Amino acid sequence: MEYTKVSCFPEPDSETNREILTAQLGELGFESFSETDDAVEAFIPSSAYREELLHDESLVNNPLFKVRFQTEIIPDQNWNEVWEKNYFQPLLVENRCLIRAPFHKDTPKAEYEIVIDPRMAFGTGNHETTYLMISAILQQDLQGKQVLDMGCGTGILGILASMRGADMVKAIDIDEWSYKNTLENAEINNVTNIDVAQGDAGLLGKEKFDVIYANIQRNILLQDLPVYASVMCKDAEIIVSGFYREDLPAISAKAEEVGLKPAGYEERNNWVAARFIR
Ligand SMILES: C[S@@+](CC[C@H](N)C(=O)[O-])C[C@H]1O[C@@H](n2cnc3c(N)ncnc32)[C@H](O)[C@@H]1O
Repeated sequence: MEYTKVSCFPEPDSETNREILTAQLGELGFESFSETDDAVEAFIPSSAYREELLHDESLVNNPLFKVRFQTEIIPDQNWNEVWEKNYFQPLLVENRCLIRAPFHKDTPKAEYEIVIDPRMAFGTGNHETTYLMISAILQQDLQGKQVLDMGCGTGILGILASMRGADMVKAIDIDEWSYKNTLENAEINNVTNIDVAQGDAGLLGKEKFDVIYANIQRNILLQDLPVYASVMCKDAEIIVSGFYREDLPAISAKAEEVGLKPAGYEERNNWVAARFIR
């Protein structure tokens, strides 16, 4: 399928404005999104694209920001090539975990090798937060643990947890594309102990977990941390990411309010992954 890519440059550019913009573009029928330093890139099948979409009230009359657009046709034939060239380079984390796409050849050998067919779902290791989460997972002892990967995206974190000895992984994502992509990536990597579901914190309640990963975003974490904490066994740990350094006090305050103790954090380009223990 041929896609139209619309690069959207919000002014002022902030995480909140990007989130609002992405939500509004989603309402208008854009199917998937990626981010660059100065733009949100939104993709829509060319058959569904009309220029009027960019004149929609919600975009042009937004009180919080102005937005400038640049469109580009992405031809049908080579989504893999587009990803390969623009977004997804093989990545070696901590010299231990290689993340590559099926189309990457001649990659270095590593202790863990995860093959991810990203298909527009978030999580190839190239984003700071995924990188931070992977680094944290590489330091954990996961033998025999029950793991929850909340907001699984490509499933990369749950897949690594399984490779590192987790007994069982539950992976949940609100987005259908991510749900399907996690199933595919689990299969590609011969990981058979991941139970994947589409939904949100509303799916939780029955099972308890020893380890939770939630690389989502500030507002969802603030909203859902009480539920995550309620499904943690005693001494279980949760690693949260998807927010900036300046949001850490709010996240920590919410975590402590629901009975979690701070256990350190790592930072990369102002993005944070923070650990809490129950
Ligand atoms: C930043 S990505 C993280 C993907 C992957 N876990 C990683 O670390 O690379 C966040 C994911 O959370 C999902 N998500 C957003 N809101 C959610 C919610 N309320 N519950 C579950 N998943 C959610 C998104 O669809 C997206 O795939």
